Amino acid sequence: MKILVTGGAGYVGSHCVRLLKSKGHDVWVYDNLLYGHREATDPARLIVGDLLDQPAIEKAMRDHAIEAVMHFAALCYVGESVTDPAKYYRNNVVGTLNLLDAMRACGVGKIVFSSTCATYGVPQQVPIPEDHPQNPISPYGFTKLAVEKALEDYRAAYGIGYAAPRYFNASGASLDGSIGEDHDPETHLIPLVLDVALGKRDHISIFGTDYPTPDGTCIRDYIHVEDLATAHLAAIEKVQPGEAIRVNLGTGVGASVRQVITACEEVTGKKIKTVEGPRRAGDPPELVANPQGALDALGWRAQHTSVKETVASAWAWHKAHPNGYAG
Ligand SMILES: NC(=O)c1ccc[n+]([C@@H]2O[C@H](COP(=O)([O-])OP(=O)(O)OC[C@H]3O[C@@H](n4cnc5c(N)ncnc54)[C@H](O)[C@@H]3O)[C@@H](O)[C@H]2O)c1
Ligand SMILES: O=c1ccn([C@@H]2O[C@H](COP(=O)(O)OP(=O)(O)O[C@H]3O[C@H](CO)[C@@H](O)[C@H](O)[C@H]3O)[C@@H](O)[C@H]2O)c(=O)[nH]1
Repeated sequence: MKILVTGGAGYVGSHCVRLLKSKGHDVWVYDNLLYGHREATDPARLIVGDLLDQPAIEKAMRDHAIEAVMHFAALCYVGESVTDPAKYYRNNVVGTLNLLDAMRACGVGKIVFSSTCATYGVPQQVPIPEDHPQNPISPYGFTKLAVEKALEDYRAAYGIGYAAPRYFNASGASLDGSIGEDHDPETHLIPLVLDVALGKRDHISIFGTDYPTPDGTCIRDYIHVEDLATAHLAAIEKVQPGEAIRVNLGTGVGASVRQVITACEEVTGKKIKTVEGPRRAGDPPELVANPQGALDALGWRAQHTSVKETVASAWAWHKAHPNGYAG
Protein backbone atom coordinates (compact mmCIF):
# COMPACT_ATOMS: atom_id res chain seq x y z
CA MET A 1 0.00 0.00 0.00
CA LYS A 2 1.10 3.60 -0.59
CA ILE A 3 0.74 5.15 2.87
CA LEU A 4 1.09 8.77 4.02
CA VAL A 5 2.23 8.87 7.65
CA THR A 6 1.62 12.22 9.36
CA GLY A 7 3.88 12.74 12.37
CA GLY A 8 6.13 9.94 11.09
CA ALA A 9 9.25 11.75 12.34
CA GLY A 10 7.94 11.64 15.91
CA TYR A 11 8.29 8.96 18.58
CA VAL A 12 5.48 6.49 17.86
CA GLY A 13 5.22 7.38 14.16
CA SER A 14 8.89 6.66 13.41
CA HIS A 15 8.63 3.16 14.89
CA CYS A 16 5.52 2.46 12.80
CA VAL A 17 7.18 3.76 9.63
CA ARG A 18 10.05 1.32 10.08
CA LEU A 19 7.71 -1.63 10.50
CA LEU A 20 5.54 -0.63 7.53
CA LYS A 21 8.63 -0.38 5.31
CA SER A 22 9.96 -3.73 6.48
CA LYS A 23 6.63 -5.26 5.40
CA GLY A 24 6.98 -3.81 1.91
CA HIS A 25 4.62 -0.83 2.16
CA ASP A 26 5.48 2.32 0.20
CA VAL A 27 5.67 4.97 2.92
CA TRP A 28 5.84 8.79 2.83
CA VAL A 29 6.20 10.84 6.00
CA TYR A 30 4.45 14.22 6.37
CA ASP A 31 5.75 16.13 9.39
CA ASN A 32 6.42 19.79 10.22
CA LEU A 33 9.39 18.74 12.41
CA LEU A 34 8.09 20.86 15.29
CA TYR A 35 8.74 17.93 17.61
CA GLY A 36 9.85 15.31 15.09
CA HIS A 37 13.41 14.46 14.09
CA ARG A 38 14.79 14.20 10.59
CA GLU A 39 17.17 11.50 11.90
CA ALA A 40 14.24 9.33 13.03
CA THR A 41 13.12 8.75 9.47
CA ASP A 42 14.39 8.38 5.89
CA PRO A 43 15.09 11.96 4.66
CA ALA A 44 14.39 10.89 1.06
CA ARG A 45 10.84 9.95 2.11
CA LEU A 46 10.17 12.98 4.31
CA ILE A 47 7.83 15.75 3.19
CA VAL A 48 8.23 18.72 5.53
CA GLY A 49 4.73 20.15 5.74
CA ASP A 50 2.02 21.23 8.13
CA LEU A 51 -1.47 19.85 8.75
CA LEU A 52 -2.76 23.41 8.62
CA ASP A 53 -1.67 23.64 4.96
CA GLN A 54 -4.39 21.62 3.22
CA PRO A 55 -3.16 22.26 -0.37
CA ALA A 56 0.25 20.86 0.64
CA ILE A 57 -1.39 17.72 2.06
CA GLU A 58 -3.38 17.24 -1.15
CA LYS A 59 -0.23 17.72 -3.22
CA ALA A 60 1.58 15.07 -1.19
CA MET A 61 -1.34 12.66 -1.66
CA ARG A 62 -1.55 13.23 -5.41
CA ASP A 63 2.23 13.26 -6.02
CA HIS A 64 2.59 9.84 -4.40
CA ALA A 65 -0.78 8.26 -5.32
CA ILE A 66 -1.54 7.71 -1.62
CA GLU A 67 -4.03 4.91 -0.79
CA ALA A 68 -4.14 5.10 3.01
CA VAL A 69 -3.18 7.43 5.86
CA MET A 70 -1.67 6.86 9.29
CA HIS A 71 -2.21 9.97 11.37
CA PHE A 72 0.13 10.49 14.33
CA ALA A 73 0.69 14.25 13.99
CA ALA A 74 -0.67 16.10 17.01
CA LEU A 75 0.35 18.26 19.92
CA CYS A 76 0.41 16.05 23.02
CA TYR A 77 1.27 18.05 26.16
CA VAL A 78 -1.73 17.72 28.45
CA GLY A 79 -0.66 20.62 30.69
CA GLU A 80 -0.07 22.99 27.78
CA SER A 81 -3.48 22.06 26.37
CA VAL A 82 -5.02 23.52 29.54
CA THR A 83 -3.11 26.81 29.36
CA ASP A 84 -3.32 27.20 25.56
CA PRO A 85 -6.35 25.23 24.32
CA ALA A 86 -6.63 27.30 21.11
CA LYS A 87 -3.32 25.91 19.92
CA TYR A 88 -4.51 22.35 20.58
CA TYR A 89 -7.95 22.64 18.97
CA ARG A 90 -6.42 24.32 15.91
CA ASN A 91 -3.60 21.85 15.45
CA ASN A 92 -5.29 18.61 16.47
CA VAL A 93 -8.88 19.22 15.33
CA VAL A 94 -8.63 21.74 12.47
CA GLY A 95 -5.44 20.03 11.29
CA THR A 96 -7.19 16.65 11.19
CA LEU A 97 -10.22 18.08 9.36
CA ASN A 98 -7.81 19.40 6.71
CA LEU A 99 -6.32 15.93 6.43
CA LEU A 100 -9.75 14.28 6.13
CA ASP A 101 -10.89 16.82 3.53
CA ALA A 102 -7.68 16.24 1.57
CA MET A 103 -8.46 12.50 1.68
CA ARG A 104 -11.94 13.20 0.29
CA ALA A 105 -10.55 15.42 -2.46
CA CYS A 106 -7.97 12.78 -3.44
CA GLY A 107 -10.19 9.70 -3.00
CA VAL A 108 -8.14 8.18 -0.16
CA GLY A 109 -10.41 5.66 1.55
CA LYS A 110 -8.90 4.76 4.93
CA ILE A 111 -7.05 6.16 7.93
CA VAL A 112 -5.58 4.97 11.22
CA PHE A 113 -5.73 7.73 13.84
CA SER A 114 -3.78 7.90 17.12
CA SER A 115 -6.40 8.26 19.81
CA THR A 116 -5.74 7.88 23.52
CA CYS A 117 -7.04 6.48 26.75
CA ALA A 118 -7.13 10.14 27.84
CA THR A 119 -10.52 10.25 26.06
CA TYR A 120 -11.98 8.16 28.91
CA GLY A 121 -11.15 10.70 31.63
CA VAL A 122 -11.36 9.29 35.16
CA PRO A 123 -12.40 5.67 34.63
CA GLN A 124 -15.42 4.19 36.37
CA GLN A 125 -14.12 0.69 35.68
CA VAL A 126 -10.59 -0.79 35.36
CA PRO A 127 -9.44 -2.54 33.16
CA ILE A 128 -11.11 -0.18 30.70
CA PRO A 129 -13.17 -1.67 27.86
CA GLU A 130 -13.82 0.21 24.60
CA ASP A 131 -17.47 0.88 25.45
CA HIS A 132 -16.51 2.74 28.63
CA PRO A 133 -17.98 6.31 28.62
CA GLN A 134 -15.63 8.90 27.15
CA ASN A 135 -15.46 11.98 29.39
CA PRO A 136 -12.04 13.61 28.91
CA ILE A 137 -10.71 15.92 31.61
CA SER A 138 -8.27 17.95 29.48
CA PRO A 139 -8.51 19.94 26.24
CA TYR A 140 -5.96 17.48 24.79
CA GLY A 141 -8.36 14.59 25.51
CA PHE A 142 -11.27 16.57 24.04
CA THR A 143 -9.35 17.23 20.81
CA LYS A 144 -8.82 13.48 20.42
CA LEU A 145 -12.47 12.71 21.19
CA ALA A 146 -13.59 15.42 18.73
CA VAL A 147 -11.53 13.72 16.02
CA GLU A 148 -13.01 10.31 16.88
CA LYS A 149 -16.49 11.83 16.42
CA ALA A 150 -15.49 13.49 13.13
CA LEU A 151 -14.10 10.19 11.85
CA GLU A 152 -17.38 8.44 12.58
CA ASP A 153 -19.40 11.17 10.85
CA TYR A 154 -17.06 11.17 7.83
CA ARG A 155 -17.33 7.38 7.66
CA ALA A 156 -21.12 7.47 7.71
CA ALA A 157 -21.44 10.32 5.21
CA TYR A 158 -18.44 9.89 2.90
CA GLY A 159 -17.41 6.26 3.39
CA ILE A 160 -13.91 6.87 4.75
CA GLY A 161 -12.89 3.78 6.75
CA TYR A 162 -11.02 4.36 9.99
CA ALA A 163 -9.32 2.69 12.90
CA ALA A 164 -8.96 4.72 16.10
CA PRO A 165 -6.58 2.86 18.40
CA ARG A 166 -6.63 4.40 21.88
CA TYR A 167 -3.12 4.06 23.22
CA PHE A 168 -2.27 3.77 26.87
CA ASN A 169 1.31 4.86 27.81
CA ALA A 170 3.66 4.50 24.84
CA SER A 171 7.09 3.44 26.12
CA GLY A 172 10.38 1.80 25.20
CA ALA A 173 12.50 2.03 22.06
CA SER A 174 13.24 -0.05 18.98
CA LEU A 175 14.78 -3.35 20.00
CA ASP A 176 17.87 -2.77 17.82
CA GLY A 177 18.50 0.50 19.69
CA SER A 178 18.44 2.68 16.57
CA ILE A 179 15.43 4.90 17.27
CA GLY A 180 13.75 5.90 20.51
CA GLU A 181 11.98 8.60 22.49
CA ASP A 182 13.31 12.17 22.27
CA HIS A 183 10.83 14.81 23.37
CA ASP A 184 11.80 18.38 24.24
CA PRO A 185 10.52 19.17 26.77
CA GLU A 186 10.22 15.62 28.14
CA THR A 187 7.34 15.00 30.51
CA HIS A 188 7.01 11.19 30.44
CA LEU A 189 7.96 9.15 33.48
CA ILE A 190 10.32 6.51 32.05
CA PRO A 191 12.65 8.84 30.07
CA LEU A 192 12.76 11.25 33.02
CA VAL A 193 13.76 8.47 35.43
CA LEU A 194 16.41 7.29 32.96
CA ASP A 195 17.76 10.86 32.81
CA VAL A 196 18.36 10.56 36.57
CA ALA A 197 20.26 7.31 35.96
CA LEU A 198 22.35 9.10 33.31
CA GLY A 199 23.15 11.91 35.77
CA LYS A 200 21.28 14.46 33.66
CA ARG A 201 18.73 15.12 36.40
CA ASP A 202 19.19 15.07 40.14
CA HIS A 203 15.97 13.26 41.06
CA ILE A 204 12.53 12.18 39.92
CA SER A 205 9.49 13.80 41.53
CA ILE A 206 6.72 11.36 42.38
CA PHE A 207 3.45 13.14 41.64
CA GLY A 208 1.23 11.98 44.50
CA THR A 209 1.66 9.19 47.04
CA ASP A 210 -1.88 9.22 48.46
CA TYR A 211 -3.80 7.62 45.60
CA PRO A 212 -6.13 4.70 46.37
CA THR A 213 -3.63 2.19 44.93
CA PRO A 214 -1.56 -0.46 46.76
CA ASP A 215 1.56 1.75 47.08
CA GLY A 216 -0.22 5.12 46.87
CA THR A 217 1.18 6.09 43.43
CA CYS A 218 -0.59 6.17 40.06
CA ILE A 219 -0.92 3.03 37.99
CA ARG A 220 -0.51 3.09 34.21
CA ASP A 221 -0.40 0.54 31.39
CA TYR A 222 3.01 0.93 29.67
CA ILE A 223 2.69 -0.35 26.11
CA HIS A 224 5.88 -0.98 24.15
CA VAL A 225 6.23 1.24 21.08
CA GLU A 226 7.05 -1.80 18.91
CA ASP A 227 3.77 -3.38 20.00
CA LEU A 228 2.00 -0.16 19.01
CA ALA A 229 3.63 -0.53 15.59
CA THR A 230 2.39 -4.10 15.05
CA ALA A 231 -1.12 -3.01 16.06
CA HIS A 232 -1.04 -0.19 13.49
CA LEU A 233 0.13 -2.56 10.79
CA ALA A 234 -2.75 -4.92 11.62
CA ALA A 235 -5.22 -2.01 11.65
CA ILE A 236 -4.21 -0.47 8.31
CA GLU A 237 -4.29 -3.87 6.63
CA LYS A 238 -7.62 -4.82 8.17
CA VAL A 239 -9.79 -1.71 7.95
CA GLN A 240 -11.69 -1.18 4.70
CA PRO A 241 -13.41 1.93 3.33
CA GLY A 242 -16.71 2.43 5.14
CA GLU A 243 -15.63 0.43 8.21
CA ALA A 244 -14.79 1.52 11.77
CA ILE A 245 -12.45 -0.08 14.31
CA ARG A 246 -12.10 1.38 17.82
CA VAL A 247 -9.70 -0.46 20.10
CA ASN A 248 -7.65 0.05 23.23
CA LEU A 249 -3.93 -0.62 22.86
CA GLY A 250 -2.46 -1.70 26.17
CA THR A 251 -0.93 -4.71 27.83
CA GLY A 252 -3.72 -5.23 30.35
CA VAL A 253 -1.09 -5.06 33.11
CA GLY A 254 -0.59 -1.96 35.24
CA ALA A 255 2.56 -0.64 36.91
CA SER A 256 2.71 2.02 39.62
CA VAL A 257 5.11 4.96 39.54
CA ARG A 258 7.15 3.29 42.30
CA GLN A 259 7.24 0.01 40.37
CA VAL A 260 8.52 1.83 37.27
CA ILE A 261 11.25 3.49 39.32
CA THR A 262 12.27 0.13 40.81
CA ALA A 263 12.36 -1.41 37.32
CA CYS A 264 14.63 1.46 36.20
CA GLU A 265 16.95 0.84 39.16
CA GLU A 266 17.15 -2.87 38.35
CA VAL A 267 17.79 -2.28 34.64
CA THR A 268 20.36 0.52 35.03
CA GLY A 269 22.02 -0.70 38.23
CA LYS A 270 21.78 2.90 39.54
CA LYS A 271 20.05 4.17 42.66
CA ILE A 272 17.35 6.67 41.63
CA LYS A 273 16.80 9.61 43.98
CA THR A 274 13.09 10.32 44.44
CA VAL A 275 11.27 13.32 45.87
CA GLU A 276 7.66 12.79 46.92
CA GLY A 277 5.47 15.67 45.79
CA PRO A 278 1.81 16.61 45.41
CA ARG A 279 -0.52 15.11 42.83
CA ARG A 280 -0.32 16.47 39.27
CA ALA A 281 -3.65 17.98 38.21
CA GLY A 282 -5.67 15.75 35.92
CA ASP A 283 -3.98 12.41 36.71
CA PRO A 284 -6.50 9.58 37.20
CA PRO A 285 -5.33 7.04 39.83
CA GLU A 286 -5.36 4.03 37.50
CA LEU A 287 -5.48 3.57 33.72
CA VAL A 288 -5.19 0.00 32.48
CA ALA A 289 -6.56 -1.37 29.21
CA ASN A 290 -8.82 -4.31 28.77
CA PRO A 291 -6.89 -5.81 25.83
CA GLN A 292 -9.64 -8.20 24.68
CA GLY A 293 -11.18 -5.79 22.15
CA ALA A 294 -7.92 -5.45 20.19
CA LEU A 295 -7.51 -9.22 20.18
CA ASP A 296 -11.04 -9.67 18.84
CA ALA A 297 -10.90 -6.87 16.25
CA LEU A 298 -7.29 -7.13 15.04
CA GLY A 299 -6.00 -10.49 16.26
CA TRP A 300 -3.39 -8.39 18.11
CA ARG A 301 -2.03 -8.62 21.59
CA ALA A 302 1.02 -6.98 23.20
CA GLN A 303 4.16 -9.12 23.17
CA HIS A 304 6.08 -7.04 25.73
CA THR A 305 4.13 -7.18 28.96
CA SER A 306 6.97 -6.76 31.45
CA VAL A 307 7.65 -3.14 32.35
CA LYS A 308 11.25 -4.12 33.12
CA GLU A 309 11.73 -5.37 29.56
CA THR A 310 10.20 -2.17 28.18
CA VAL A 311 12.46 -0.05 30.41
CA ALA A 312 15.48 -2.10 29.23
CA SER A 313 14.82 -1.19 25.59
CA ALA A 314 14.42 2.49 26.53
CA TRP A 315 17.65 2.35 28.57
CA ALA A 316 19.63 0.85 25.65
CA TRP A 317 18.60 3.81 23.51
CA HIS A 318 19.07 6.53 26.13
CA LYS A 319 22.49 5.18 27.12
CA ALA A 320 23.63 5.19 23.48
CA HIS A 321 21.99 8.59 22.76
CA PRO A 322 22.20 10.60 26.02
CA ASN A 323 21.27 13.77 24.13
CA GLY A 324 18.63 12.09 21.97
CA TYR A 325 18.98 12.55 18.23
CA ALA A 326 21.38 15.43 18.86
CA GLY A 327 24.05 12.89 19.82
N1 LIG B 1 3.19 8.99 23.61
C1 LIG B 1 2.10 8.50 24.21
O1 LIG B 1 2.16 7.94 25.30
C2 LIG B 1 0.76 8.61 23.52
C3 LIG B 1 -0.35 8.04 24.15
C4 LIG B 1 -1.60 8.14 23.52
C5 LIG B 1 -1.72 8.77 22.29
N2 LIG B 1 -0.61 9.32 21.70
C6 LIG B 1 -0.77 9.98 20.40
O2 LIG B 1 0.11 9.37 19.49
C7 LIG B 1 0.59 10.32 18.55
C8 LIG B 1 2.10 10.30 18.52
O3 LIG B 1 2.61 10.62 19.80
P1 LIG B 1 4.18 10.79 20.02
O4 LIG B 1 4.46 10.53 21.44
O5 LIG B 1 4.89 10.03 18.97
O6 LIG B 1 4.34 12.36 19.76
P2 LIG B 1 5.51 13.14 19.01
O7 LIG B 1 5.41 14.57 19.41
O8 LIG B 1 6.82 12.45 19.20
O9 LIG B 1 5.10 13.01 17.48
C9 LIG B 1 4.13 13.83 16.88
C10 LIG B 1 4.68 14.32 15.55
O10 LIG B 1 3.71 15.13 14.89
C11 LIG B 1 4.35 16.25 14.32
N3 LIG B 1 3.32 17.32 14.20
C12 LIG B 1 2.62 17.89 15.20
N4 LIG B 1 1.77 18.81 14.70
C13 LIG B 1 1.94 18.80 13.35
C14 LIG B 1 1.36 19.53 12.27
N5 LIG B 1 0.45 20.50 12.49
N6 LIG B 1 1.75 19.26 11.00
C15 LIG B 1 2.69 18.31 10.76
N7 LIG B 1 3.28 17.59 11.74
C16 LIG B 1 2.92 17.85 13.02
C17 LIG B 1 5.49 16.58 15.28
O11 LIG B 1 6.53 17.32 14.67
C18 LIG B 1 5.94 15.18 15.70
O12 LIG B 1 6.94 14.68 14.84
C19 LIG B 1 -0.02 11.66 18.96
O13 LIG B 1 -1.16 11.89 18.15
C20 LIG B 1 -0.40 11.45 20.40
O14 LIG B 1 -1.49 12.27 20.77
C21 LIG B 1 0.62 9.25 22.29
O1 LIG C 1 8.06 13.39 36.69
C1 LIG C 1 7.07 12.64 36.70
C2 LIG C 1 6.34 12.32 35.53
C3 LIG C 1 5.23 11.51 35.64
N1 LIG C 1 4.86 10.98 36.85
C4 LIG C 1 3.69 10.10 36.95
O2 LIG C 1 3.91 9.00 36.09
C5 LIG C 1 2.70 8.55 35.50
C6 LIG C 1 2.85 8.55 34.00
O3 LIG C 1 2.97 9.89 33.55
P1 LIG C 1 3.39 10.29 32.07
O4 LIG C 1 4.57 9.48 31.64
O5 LIG C 1 3.51 11.79 32.03
O6 LIG C 1 2.18 9.79 31.18
P2 LIG C 1 0.62 10.16 31.27
O7 LIG C 1 0.37 11.42 31.99
O8 LIG C 1 -0.07 8.93 31.80
O9 LIG C 1 0.25 10.46 29.74
C7 LIG C 1 0.72 9.68 28.63
O10 LIG C 1 -0.16 8.64 28.40
C8 LIG C 1 -1.49 9.06 28.07
C9 LIG C 1 -2.29 7.83 27.99
O11 LIG C 1 -2.32 7.27 29.31
C10 LIG C 1 -1.45 9.85 26.76
O12 LIG C 1 -2.73 10.26 26.41
C11 LIG C 1 -0.55 11.03 26.92
O13 LIG C 1 -0.43 11.69 25.66
C12 LIG C 1 0.81 10.56 27.37
O14 LIG C 1 1.63 11.69 27.65
C13 LIG C 1 1.62 9.53 35.98
O15 LIG C 1 0.97 8.96 37.08
C14 LIG C 1 2.40 10.75 36.47
O16 LIG C 1 1.78 11.42 37.54
C15 LIG C 1 5.57 11.29 38.00
O17 LIG C 1 5.24 10.83 39.10
N2 LIG C 1 6.66 12.10 37.89
